[in-house]
Amino acid sequence: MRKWKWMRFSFSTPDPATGTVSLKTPVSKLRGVGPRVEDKLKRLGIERLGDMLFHLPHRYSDRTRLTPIGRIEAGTEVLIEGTIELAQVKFGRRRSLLVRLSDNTGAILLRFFHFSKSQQAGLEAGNRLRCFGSVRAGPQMLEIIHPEYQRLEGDDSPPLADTLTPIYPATEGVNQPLLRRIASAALDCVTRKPELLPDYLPAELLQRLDYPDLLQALQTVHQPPADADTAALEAGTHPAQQRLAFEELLAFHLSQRRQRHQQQQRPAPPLTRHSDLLTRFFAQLPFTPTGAQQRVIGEIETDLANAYPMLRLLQGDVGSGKTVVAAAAALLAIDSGWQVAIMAPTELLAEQHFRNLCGWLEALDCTPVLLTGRLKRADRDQALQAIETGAASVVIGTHALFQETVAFHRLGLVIIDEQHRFGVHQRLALLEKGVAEDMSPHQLIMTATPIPRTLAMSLHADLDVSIIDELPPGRQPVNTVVLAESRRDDLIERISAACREGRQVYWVCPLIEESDTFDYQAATETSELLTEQLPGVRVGLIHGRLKAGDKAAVMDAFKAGDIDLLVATTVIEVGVDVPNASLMIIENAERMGLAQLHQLRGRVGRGSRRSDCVLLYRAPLGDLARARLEVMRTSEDGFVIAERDLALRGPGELMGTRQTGLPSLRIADFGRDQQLIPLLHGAAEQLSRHNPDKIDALIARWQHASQGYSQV
Ligand SMILES: Nc1ncnc2c1ncn2[C@@H]1O[C@H](COP(=O)(O)OP(=O)(O)OP(=O)(O)O)[C@@H](O)[C@H]1O
Repeated sequence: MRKWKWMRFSFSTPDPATGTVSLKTPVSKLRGVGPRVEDKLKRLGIERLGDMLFHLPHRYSDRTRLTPIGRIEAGTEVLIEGTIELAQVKFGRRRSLLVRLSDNTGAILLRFFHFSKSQQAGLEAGNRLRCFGSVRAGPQMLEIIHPEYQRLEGDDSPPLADTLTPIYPATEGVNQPLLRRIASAALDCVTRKPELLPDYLPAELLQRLDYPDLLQALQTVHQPPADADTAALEAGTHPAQQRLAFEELLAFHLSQRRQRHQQQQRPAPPLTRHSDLLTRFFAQLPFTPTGAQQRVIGEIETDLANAYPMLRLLQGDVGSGKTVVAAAAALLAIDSGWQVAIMAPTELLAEQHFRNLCGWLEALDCTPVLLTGRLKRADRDQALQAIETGAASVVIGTHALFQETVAFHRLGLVIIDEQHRFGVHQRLALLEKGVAEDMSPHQLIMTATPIPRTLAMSLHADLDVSIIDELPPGRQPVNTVVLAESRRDDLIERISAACREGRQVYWVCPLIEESDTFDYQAATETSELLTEQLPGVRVGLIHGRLKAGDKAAVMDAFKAGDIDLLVATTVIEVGVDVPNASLMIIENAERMGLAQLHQLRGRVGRGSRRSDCVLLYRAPLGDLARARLEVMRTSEDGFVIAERDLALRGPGELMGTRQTGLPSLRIADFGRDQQLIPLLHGAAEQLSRHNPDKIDALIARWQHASQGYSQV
């Protein structure tokens, strides 16, 4: 952690009395947010006052007890005090400052990847420190990466709070104390001008559910009062949090209703078979579609023949073969003379779809066009022209598809893969491109993680749902084992043997701390360590910080078999299809959501080879974590896992656990907040009847909150 000089650093807020403050006021107006911090905050999506208000703590830490260093365990958060025995800078690919701190019970390593000269000077041997952070098992001993700390003598910083302290999603150069101060400054603004946060929820509803008003809710969440219900806050079930979650879910539900309503106001082009295109497509596939694939294609074909827009959710477990279904839907549009846009959440996935579809469609004289952010200018212009003239019948891309410069000739069908990764307004922007001839395109939304049908229906306002509930034949089950991290050495032997047999391996590194920076640093270190431990094995590395081109190059090398062991952060979670990869190791599996583990594990077992997945955990394992890993060990069925996941979640689960298979909401958690979902329909009706004018404002607020106040 960089150490800030608090005393010289008074945060003040713009004066709301002048009337110039709004939720769109740039955060740089808050004193203490200079250009450098402003830039870093941007990476967290915080550019305006409103962004900071809705940048909520994703958990809280309890800093009331000191732990003797000798009793520290990996995987826990601790407050410790000790004396610096040794401080040294380690040089290498990444310079780091290592500080060994001890008390009379033991020693621990503090590791800093970023540090200033003055910080280094304050961390000399002999100094006494109080630190807070989460402990992990380092290569030599237990360690804390970037702890919050203060010197016990001669330090003018405020004491590390001894109460419930909010922990925010953070990034390199933006530490927790800084975020707490900016949050406080932002709250100050709205407290002095509460009309900035009008309440759109019906008063009767607030009363019935005993929810606080919006301002109070935000105050409680950012700055829990001394008498707050600690357990509820930690579990995310405090009325303040529930109110925010409910409002967000309601906004999502209302926007779906509105979208459906608007869409159905316009006709859609009936898309039907005009030639034998689809028959030829099936004939040239190297496999026969499963019964489930055929049934779902039938459901889609029926919908597409209508003169009003389809709005269908296609759920299929990992590896169930959704791409073939998408291709068949696309061909129905092409056969009727309309264009298709396929939107994927990442360039990696867009390119994979592109390659697959090229393979299938070229023989049918349809050449798909790829449109991603990293096309060269000339290629991009060419693609744009083909889209505009209609020469491109299938366009595959990322969010680049809905930029203003993209104009479709006749867009008749929009297919969205992993829709939860896109915001609602991004989806609408793409649909707006389909108003050719005053028609609305049909829409097919594909998601890999099954969610219970009833949940999907109430959330998505009665969307039609198709389910592929059968895997292609010949798939070998994935043998899943749960292993303590202390048995890592056995694993090295196993990887070595697997690579000798020509198998390819994924090693997935965990999410560390609050920051993506540490993620990729940990992944880099792991790949270095594994390269050392596995001579002769070709190790590759992929993480979110790589440029799109570099990522694709690594994936291509892995696909081509030029890499044996791919060390990855969770970027490979969705969609990557390398059938020869048949062993996966997932580190710190106990910290990941089941949906995410299921997605990850779905990367193996895609070929005809027996596959294995090793879930590594760091002891000690709590009861809930044990039960969750047991679900993974004993089930491979995404629906079963999703149901058990919802059942197992509950108080005690960290807030903000990542969800997949559901729209990305900022606050609500479908597991924790599922009891709110049945209330949505009634609340939406009530608003429509009594306060229809508030609906747009409510939707806009949450679009702002999730997309950023400078974006929408
Ligand atoms: N009916 C089938 N028979 C045999 N193989 C199939 C069949 N359908 C699809 N496949 C193959 O199975 C693999 C997985 O298909 P696909 O990538 O479409 O799955 P998916 O549902 O998109 O999975 P994920 O969500 O994990 O990406 C591909 O290699 C695909 O060619």
